[in-house]
Amino acid sequence: MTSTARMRPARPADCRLSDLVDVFSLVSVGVDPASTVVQGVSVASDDVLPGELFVAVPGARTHGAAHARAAVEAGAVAVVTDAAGRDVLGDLAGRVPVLLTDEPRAVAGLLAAHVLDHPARRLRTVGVTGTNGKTTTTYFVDAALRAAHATTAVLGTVELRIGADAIESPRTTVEAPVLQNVLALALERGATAVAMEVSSHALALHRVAGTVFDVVGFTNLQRDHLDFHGDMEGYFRDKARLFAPGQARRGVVVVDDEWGRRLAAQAQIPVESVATHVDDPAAADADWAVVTADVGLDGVGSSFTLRGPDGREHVASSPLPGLVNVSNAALAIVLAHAAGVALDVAIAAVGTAHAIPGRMERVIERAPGRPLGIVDYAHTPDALVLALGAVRPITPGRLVIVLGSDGDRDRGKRPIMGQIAARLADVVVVTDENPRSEEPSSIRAAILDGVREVRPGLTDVHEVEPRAQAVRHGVALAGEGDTVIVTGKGHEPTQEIAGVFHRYNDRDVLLAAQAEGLADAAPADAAPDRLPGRLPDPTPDGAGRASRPGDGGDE
Ligand SMILES: CC(=O)N[C@H]1[C@@H](OP(=O)(O)OP(=O)(O)OC[C@H]2O[C@@H](n3ccc(=O)[nH]c3=O)[C@H](O)[C@@H]2O)O[C@H](CO)[C@@H](O)[C@@H]1O[C@H](C)C(=O)N[C@@H](C)C(=O)N[C@H](CCC(=O)O)C(=O)O
Ligand SMILES: Nc1ncnc2c1ncn2[C@@H]1O[C@H](COP(=O)(O)OP(=O)(O)OP(=O)(O)O)[C@@H](O)[C@H]1O
Repeated sequence: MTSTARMRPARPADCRLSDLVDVFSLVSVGVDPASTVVQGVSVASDDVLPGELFVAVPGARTHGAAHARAAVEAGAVAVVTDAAGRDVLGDLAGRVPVLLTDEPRAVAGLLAAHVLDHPARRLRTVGVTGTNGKTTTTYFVDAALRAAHATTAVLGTVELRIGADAIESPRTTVEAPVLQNVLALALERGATAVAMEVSSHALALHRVAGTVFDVVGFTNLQRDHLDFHGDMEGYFRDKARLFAPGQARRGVVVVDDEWGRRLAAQAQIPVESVATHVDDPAAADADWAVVTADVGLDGVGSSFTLRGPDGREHVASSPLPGLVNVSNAALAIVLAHAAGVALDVAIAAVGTAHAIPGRMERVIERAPGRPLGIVDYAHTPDALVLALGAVRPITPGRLVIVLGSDGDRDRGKRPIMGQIAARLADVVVVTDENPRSEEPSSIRAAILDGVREVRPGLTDVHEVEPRAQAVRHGVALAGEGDTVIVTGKGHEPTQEIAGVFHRYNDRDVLLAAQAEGLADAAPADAAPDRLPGRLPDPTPDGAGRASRPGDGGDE
């Protein structure tokens, strides 16, 4: 099941519309709201259920008011919108109550929380924001919460999970009324604690309005989503909204970067700081600090020592490889502790947390004649550096990366991703990620521009599409001792091409490639630059064009 429609409490709410008018100072311009009862809230006409209130918000593509008629036909009993929306409603105000507010988007979550009797108040809630590490940290926090609560919920990019039941998540942080529905459903199912990811989009678009978190965490701020936030200052401002009294009671901030230090200094809620880089001067002033870290060479995890505010040192561990996961684990331990989990319980639970889909996920285990195959969600330059840095020490042979970059998103990072791949991996297979409305070949070309800056001759560089073929190609090029890391899509169940979502998952494709025995099909010593099927070289000296196996019919 992929729809959030079923993520609603079984017992519908029962709230008088006139209460909402009073509490939120709504201005009634349609049918008298006095006798209307509201059973839920929705901002999407195709998601609305009979008896619900439809909140018509102005959007980037359309005004929700243009879809209010469809919402009413689906059973919506009233409409909340703004003045611009009212102009679009036409004669609808003669059929149902219509209520005006200046900022319907800001009020949607508050309305839903009120209608559902504030589910977040009856749950222990932890929210995690930051450019990278939200998913990982949230799962680590969930592991710790599960050690102290019989039933928990975990909400984010990968899934919306309550206890053992999960559905695919449409986005990192769902729309405000959906979140309130999920929290109410979690309560109904006996959950007592929730860990969730809070994206910067969610903060800018009020998706967590109606939830005051018990504890919120910040991982880091790195270049991403500048298409939406404009610049790093705007991105930071949106993230910082989570650390405000109306949104959270207390915070835990990783102060490894300048943004974390600024956030810890300016937050208007009590904040505990965590320094996770050993020997970082910031550690001296931090409440919590990682003072030793041993990144195990087995590639499975790391152990570290966490110094607490009282000066005591605690031996802890991360079940995922790389220093970034020491950072995520340290943050998760402090978050869970701040949320009421005993420190030793949190440390033990985080250290044994299960694999997280698409996060440094070991899909093919290294074995005689077989490479290690990993799927990782790294899709920003910094994340890519860290992911490759974590994999290099556990790769006795060659490191093969299969990567692309998203369409309709930050274009500036494409050549940077190419440079990093060329610098830190031995073999680079450039392919498509989610091209969306863009021409896929132009995205690949931008990545290859970056690759070319590091490797002008494009040695061991391949351009392969479609993505599944690229993954197979990467596996075919790798042998015993090598590692194939497929980055960028992680757990994602689909690939978006020209507005169509195709079922696609890197893990499944990687497993299938291994099963198909493609590794055996390639000569054991097949160096990529010796594969047939290279395109004509564009440069006079014959350098600068990636090999394209698909075109050459060698596969
Ligand atoms: C910037 C952003 O998040 N936009 C999302 C938002 O767009 P919008 O509010 O501008 O909506 P719109 O399409 O103009 O429609 C306006 C209103 O009319 C409603 N409507 C529209 C059409 C219709 O038939 N019926 C209807 O009721 C919509 O539900 C909406 O309430 O609401 C739309 C409908 O739900 C989403 O499709 C759209 O997601 C866009 C496509 C998106 O990609 N969002 C991403 C960037 C996002 O939110 N990402 C973050 C994580 C990022 C990260 O950290 O990696 C996330 O939290 O997932
Ligand atoms: N603390 C961290 N600092 C930097 N990079 C990290 C960190 N944790 C994880 N990463 C890298 O970023 C990738 C994404 O990790 P994760 O999914 O946990 O982050 P996220 O914030 O949920 O990402 P998104 O918002 O894009 O879903 C990982 O695959 C890993 O390579």
